[in-house]
This record gives sequence, C-alpha cells and structure tokens, in this order.
Amino acid sequence: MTTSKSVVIGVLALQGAFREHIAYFNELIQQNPNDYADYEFNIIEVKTKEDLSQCDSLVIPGGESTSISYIAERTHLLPHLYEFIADESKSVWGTCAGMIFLSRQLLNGKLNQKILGGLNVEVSRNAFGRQLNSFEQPLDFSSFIPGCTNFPTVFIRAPVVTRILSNPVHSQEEDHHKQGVIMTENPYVNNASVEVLYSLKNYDSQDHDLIVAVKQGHILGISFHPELAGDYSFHKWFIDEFVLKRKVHS
Ligand SMILES: NC(=O)CC[C@H](N)C(=O)O
Repeated sequence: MTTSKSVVIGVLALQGAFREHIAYFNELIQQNPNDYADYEFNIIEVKTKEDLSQCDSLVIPGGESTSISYIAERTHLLPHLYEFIADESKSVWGTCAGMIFLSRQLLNGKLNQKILGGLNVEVSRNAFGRQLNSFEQPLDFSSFIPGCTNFPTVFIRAPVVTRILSNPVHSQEEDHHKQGVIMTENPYVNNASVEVLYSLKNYDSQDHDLIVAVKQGHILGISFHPELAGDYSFHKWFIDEFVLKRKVHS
C-alpha cells in the first residue's frame, strides 16, 4: 500500500476573496485525480498563527490591502507572516491586494499600512486609474504556463509593479522620505532574482509596459484575480510549480 503525502495550502482568510481561492483549489484537485494521486491535499483558511503553522504554502487573496494589513496587525499575525514568507522551503502566492501585501516597498500606502516584504519590488495601488477601475482581458501566459494562451484575467482596482528593487538593499533607492511611501519592517531579504513573468505592453499614453506578474524564488505575485477567471490553469500551475516542488525538495 502506498501512503499519500499530505500537503496543506493555507489561504489567508482575514478579508477578501479567500473562499473563491479555496473553492478553485478543491475543484481543480477533484478534476485532476490522476495528477495528484500521490498527495492528500488540505486547503484551509488561515486566521491564526496555529493555522499558519500547519501550512506548506500560503495564498494571500485580493481584497483590500489596508484592511488585510490592519486585521493582521490587530490579531498579532504579522510577525508570524514575516517569518512564514522568509522560510524558503514554503511557497507563497499573492493575488492583487495579496501582491501589494508581499511587496518590499509601496508607493501609495495608507497611514500605518504594513507590508510583508518578500518580493523585492515597488508596487503602486489602484494603478489603472478611474475609468479602468475594473476590466477583463484574455492574456497569453504560455511563456510560463504551458498551453495557457488565453487566460481570462480580471483586474479590479489592480496594482502594478512599478520597479524592481536591487538586492542588497540600497538605502537611497528606498524613497522612504517621500510621503505615502511604505517600506516593509520585515528584515528578511529574498536573495533569488526577480523574474518578470508578464507585462502589459505599451499600455499607457507614454507606451509604458506595466508589470502584472512576478516571481522571486518561492514567492509569486500577480495583479489580477485568477480565482474569478472561471479557469483553473493558474491555480494548477501554482500547485505544480511552487507547492509541490517546494514540498518535494524540503
Ligand atoms: N482587487 C484588489 O485586490 C484591489 C486591491 C486594492 N486596490 C488595494 O489596495 O488593496
């Protein structure tokens, strides 16, 4: 008899679209029994440090990054989140507000908003302006997700990555003297290199590219909401390329 390996994926359940992520993971695991025959998955809500301590992987959903930060602080979860994302045997995925929460520097944070660090990037919240508060666009992610040529992305008051920060940290680039710029208080610095997975090309009036998906070692950050796409490809790729690779190698 073979015993299956237990894998726990936690979804931070303080605020935002955590139920949708949990449903997507459960459905895709059910629909792909052959791929996951060796594993027993448990997808759990994370609200406390006890929940977090069970997890091999953590997903931080979209929602409102200020609320997620304030609740994490009020419930004393922040130091445990700092520690979790610094553990490179784990995998971490932030979507939309979750990516904001994982950044090392935030251009337009709210007063006392905290960020976890982990991704050596600068992020801007609500970066698409009023008329594009929310939009949907099919994108070709096949350069990193095999066969995923037409993923229905949903952007809702979405952030973008405005800068890749250098490593080690140079204090002069951190702009902490500028009003509204928030820096992480987490001492952890991710030493893997930041890979830009996807940019929207020539996006604004000055033809800038807008970075909407990045990977840095064990951490993934994306600007949009894959748990509203009606397509499990992104969740499957996260399990296959992040969760199981880390789990197997740890
Ligand atoms: N859909 C989202 O997660 C929006 C993010 C939100 N604008 C924030 O700042 O947190």
